[in-house]
Amino acid sequence: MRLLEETQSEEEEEREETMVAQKLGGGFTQPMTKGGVVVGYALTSKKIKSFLQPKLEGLARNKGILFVAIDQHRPLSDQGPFDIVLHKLSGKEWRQILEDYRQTHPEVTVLDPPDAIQQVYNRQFMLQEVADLNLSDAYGTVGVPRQLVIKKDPASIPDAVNKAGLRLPLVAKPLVVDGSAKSHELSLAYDQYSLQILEPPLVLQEFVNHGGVLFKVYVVGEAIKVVRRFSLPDVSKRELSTNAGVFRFPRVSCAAASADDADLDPGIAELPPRPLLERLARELRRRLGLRLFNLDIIREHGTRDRFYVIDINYFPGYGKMPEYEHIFTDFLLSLVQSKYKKRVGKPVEEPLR
Ligand SMILES: O=P(O)(O)O[C@@H]1[C@@H](OP(=O)(O)O)[C@H](OP(=O)(O)O)[C@H](O)[C@H](OP(=O)(O)O)[C@H]1OP(=O)(O)O
Ligand SMILES: Nc1ncnc2c1ncn2[C@@H]1O[C@H](COP(=O)(O)OP(=O)(O)O)[C@@H](O)[C@H]1O
Ligand SMILES: [Mg+2]
Ligand SMILES: [Mg+2]
Repeated sequence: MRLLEETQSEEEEEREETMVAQKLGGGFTQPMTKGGVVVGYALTSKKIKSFLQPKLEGLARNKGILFVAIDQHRPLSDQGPFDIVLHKLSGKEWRQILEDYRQTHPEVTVLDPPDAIQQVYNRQFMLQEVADLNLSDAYGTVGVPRQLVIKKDPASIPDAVNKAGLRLPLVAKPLVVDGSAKSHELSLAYDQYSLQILEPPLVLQEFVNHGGVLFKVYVVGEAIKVVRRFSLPDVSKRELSTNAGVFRFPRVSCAAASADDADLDPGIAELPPRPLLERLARELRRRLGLRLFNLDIIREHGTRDRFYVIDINYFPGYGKMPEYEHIFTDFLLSLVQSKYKKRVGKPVEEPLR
């Protein structure tokens, strides 16, 4: 039995939604709670609008997945029961609530574990796993730009930059990523003295010329999807020697317009090799303990295969990822499937948290 084809009538849909068995990709029938897979979500209204689009909810319903809003102010145990909890809300208290819920409800998959997410909310630690990975193979190398953390005294910046031997220009990024607009207010500095006007805590990162194009690699469990976006233009040696000061720059890469159809130099626009990205995503998924994230990756201009990861985002704007509704619903089903396999004693590749 193939459950819930997209073309079936509403009547059939309703009837099947109340069934207690669902056949999943692996070819076995899996008992489920009445009503299918229940996914509780705790998201901001902005996120609900961009992520829970009608096309996602519609396809999910057809596949037996039901999204249910979580009330942050009521005990989680009184809500649901959920098979999966999706969340992206800030606050220490909320983190604790989720952590407690994970302990008391090991049968529920909480995406992702709050502790694991914390690492990518701090730019001092965000790229650490990429650096430790030291990925280099026949397809290319993947590193991170050199960076320096300034916790307090802005007057110490010129000296600290000199001592660390960082090369200008530098990108100044707020240390903590907390979902606020301020945490995305970045600046480009042509000289280290001007950086004294910025407010720590921040990270100073070497700017890497990359031809004005970046790649966003969206990860949803084992699936990855890569898109091109516009980025900051290169800074020439001449510009560097004639310019001074720090310049705020807008969120270029967040623009809805993708660079996919633009007439670009193929050496700049060519997507990074798929096997390299697959390996990078697989390793990061494991090392970070996250299943929902994306990375901003750039190719050093003038090279074919030297890449830098500059940003990692937890539960990014999946609504902008092509075919996200198919990828996401398949992923949700695969979670329930592997949990069932685990229950009946079959080995699973990755332990579920
Ligand atoms: O809102 P969107 O769709 O632009 O998504 C934002 C992401 O855009 P992207 O998918 O990478 O293009 C965005 O990615 P960038 O940091 O801009 O690369 C962040 O993940 C942002 O979350 P937060 O403000 O850091 O908590 C994301 O914001 P939230 O939707 O999580 O609020
Ligand atoms: N080290 C870098 N070299 C070149 N460009 C960078 C670098 N860091 C950031 N950028 C540019 O700035 C943008 C925003 O930086 P990012 O670290 O992704 O912050 P955010 O979390 O706000 O997206 C990037 O998408 C890219 O265009
Ligand atoms: Mg970014
Ligand atoms: Mg980011």
